[in-house]
Amino acid sequence: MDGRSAQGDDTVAARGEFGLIRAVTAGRSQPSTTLLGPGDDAAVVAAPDGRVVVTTDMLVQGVHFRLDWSTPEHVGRRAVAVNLADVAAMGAVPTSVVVGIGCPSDTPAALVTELVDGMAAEAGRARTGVVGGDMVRADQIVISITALGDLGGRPPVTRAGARPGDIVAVCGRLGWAAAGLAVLGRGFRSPVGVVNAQRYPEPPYAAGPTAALAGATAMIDVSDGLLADLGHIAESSDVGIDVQTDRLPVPQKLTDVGSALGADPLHWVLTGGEDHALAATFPSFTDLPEGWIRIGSVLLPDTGVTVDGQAYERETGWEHWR
Ligand SMILES: Nc1ncnc2c1ncn2[C@@H]1O[C@H](COP(=O)(O)OP(=O)(O)OP(=O)(O)O)[C@@H](O)[C@H]1O
Ligand SMILES: Cc1ncc(C[n+]2csc(CCOP(=O)(O)O)c2C)c(N)n1
Ligand SMILES: [Mg+2]
Ligand SMILES: [Mg+2]
Ligand SMILES: [Mg+2]
Repeated sequence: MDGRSAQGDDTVAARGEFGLIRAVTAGRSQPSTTLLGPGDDAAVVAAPDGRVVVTTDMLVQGVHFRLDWSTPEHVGRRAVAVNLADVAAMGAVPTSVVVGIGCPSDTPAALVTELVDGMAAEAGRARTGVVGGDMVRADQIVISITALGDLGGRPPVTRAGARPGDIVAVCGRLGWAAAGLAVLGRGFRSPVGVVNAQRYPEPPYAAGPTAALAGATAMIDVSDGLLADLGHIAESSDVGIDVQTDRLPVPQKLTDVGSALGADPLHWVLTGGEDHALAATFPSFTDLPEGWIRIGSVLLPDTGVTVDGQAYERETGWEHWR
């Protein structure tokens, strides 16, 4: 196993599938919307306003995480966080999480229980919990999570509602995980601020519903990179978007790491994914909610996404298979 040797014979194979399920489900609390939790063919959860937001995202060992960079708890935490960020980006609050886990036979059972501890802890941070899942054998660790959410009676905030004249704003960190990836990729383990940001994001979950209440016209979580993800809003809404770099804070920490590694910190802020900040558009008269900062403007269609009025010449974000 990458970064981890089996402690004695306590592998997932020794526990067996059902022993492992007992181990990861025993004594876990359930979200208040759970009518029937783990243990049957499916969970039953309440859908308070009659509509359900549902989203799914996977993490694959070697592609999204390495166990010599992150602990199993970090990985579990991150796997849930990336999903809850998508729920928040619709303007919803999460109501439940379902977790699929694949791993090799010689995986220490403790690795799986720590992974699920991280998942449950992150779900708990967002006042929800794990209501079910699945565990299978795989050649490497694969995680597939589904999260459900509740809109609280509001319409969903889609990617398609931005209008020319709106303002563009973000809430949450940008560029930190990308800086951490550069640090880890060069074999370093500090500074811990950016390294931990790569290990697990801290998305501003509550800012999603707050933005919806404030009248956000479109919203997305920044998973692949600010410019790439604003590009999804621009395309879905048929608008242009300009980002003004004089409004985009480049934290001193990123400047320091950039200097040490010979990298441009603004590039991390503009194109780094995995921090799962929320980016949204609002009518121009909006008093932005606390924590949101204006970073640009929505323009007429056909300009795409520009930075200070110019096309961005480098990659705008992460793409699998590129
Ligand atoms: N295999 C698929 N079948 C149907 N829809 C899909 C499939 N893969 C992705 N999608 C849909 O495409 C849209 C964009 O997916 P994407 O994964 O890029 O969004 P995201 O989760 O916000 O981004 P990220 O994966 O970077 O976090 C989503 O609505 C998603 O449900
Ligand atoms: C070991 C390792 N190598 C590379 C990366 C970088 N990385 C992987 S996925 C992704 C974007 C979001 O993916 P998705 O679209 O699947 O949500 C990024 C920036 C990493 N985190 N770990
Ligand atoms: Mg996705
Ligand atoms: Mg998303
Ligand atoms: Mg996502």
